[in-house]
Amino acid sequence: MLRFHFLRPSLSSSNLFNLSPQTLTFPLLSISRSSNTAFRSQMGSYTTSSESSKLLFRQLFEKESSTYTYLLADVAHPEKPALLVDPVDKTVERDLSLIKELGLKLIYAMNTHVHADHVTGTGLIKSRVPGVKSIISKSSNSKADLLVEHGDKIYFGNLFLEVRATPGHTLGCVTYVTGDGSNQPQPRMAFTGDALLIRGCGRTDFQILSLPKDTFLYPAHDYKGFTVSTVGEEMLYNPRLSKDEETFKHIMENLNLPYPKMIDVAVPANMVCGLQDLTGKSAETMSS
Ligand SMILES: N[C@@H](CCC(=O)N[C@@H](CSS)C(=O)NCC(=O)O)C(=O)O
Repeated sequence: MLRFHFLRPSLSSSNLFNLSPQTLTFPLLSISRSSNTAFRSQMGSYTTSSESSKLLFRQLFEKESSTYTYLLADVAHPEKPALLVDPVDKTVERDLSLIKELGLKLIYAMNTHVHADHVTGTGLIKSRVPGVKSIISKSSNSKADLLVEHGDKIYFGNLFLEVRATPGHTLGCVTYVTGDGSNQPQPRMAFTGDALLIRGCGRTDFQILSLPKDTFLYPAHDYKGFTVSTVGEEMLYNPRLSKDEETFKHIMENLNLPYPKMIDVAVPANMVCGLQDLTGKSAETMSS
């Protein structure tokens, strides 16, 4: 039986702006490397200190919008449950073929936010793979099967992602962070959407930087060929986030980014998973 559940703390996304970085700091577990299950991704090495979970991880790219889609699965679980973060409509067939080849069971297609530069693949995936649930944040005011909030946990097998509200780029932006625990990947991994890009950002409230310094950062886009960074690296070298607040504001107010080419098509489509609601049901809110 696959399980998903929330541990929903009293924290709500509306009061997150008042939190100090300390409030959101998560201690790094000390682990014995010698007894760990080790597995290697394309970019880094992750370990768990138990045999009960094992992460399969793939970073996938859509070149027209320079979007990264992430595939994660627990391959120690008999059903190999998997999820996709930020799938793009144009690459759905590629992603589903890979999932089939790897023998995974896709259970979630989720977005970090309502994208403005591409149409999400979540609706298309739901039409292709029965049983897949779409996920987006409640604060995005969009439709999906499951609407998540800050502090929620999304389980796939014995692994899980925590939901962190990281508004700024859009009001409903969330970052999905791998769990904290001996059977969860170490170092942790954060899927930041457009809140935090490598050496850039799509506007952020800085909360991501309160994660442990060795947390891997996986953004929704990269326009220069970077694939991954870490919290520590961005704190040192991100030309925007390493500055004081006033300088940061000045930089962001003067970016003069061009109007995203697809925004007028993408935003309305992405408010409904990229397709009209396939089940005819309106979005349900997961409850604890
Ligand atoms: N030219 C692209 C859009 C590029 C862009 O504006 N990217 C966004 C994230 S996707 S909406 C962004 O915030 N970039 C920040 C940065 O510093 O680049 C298009 O037309 O689609």
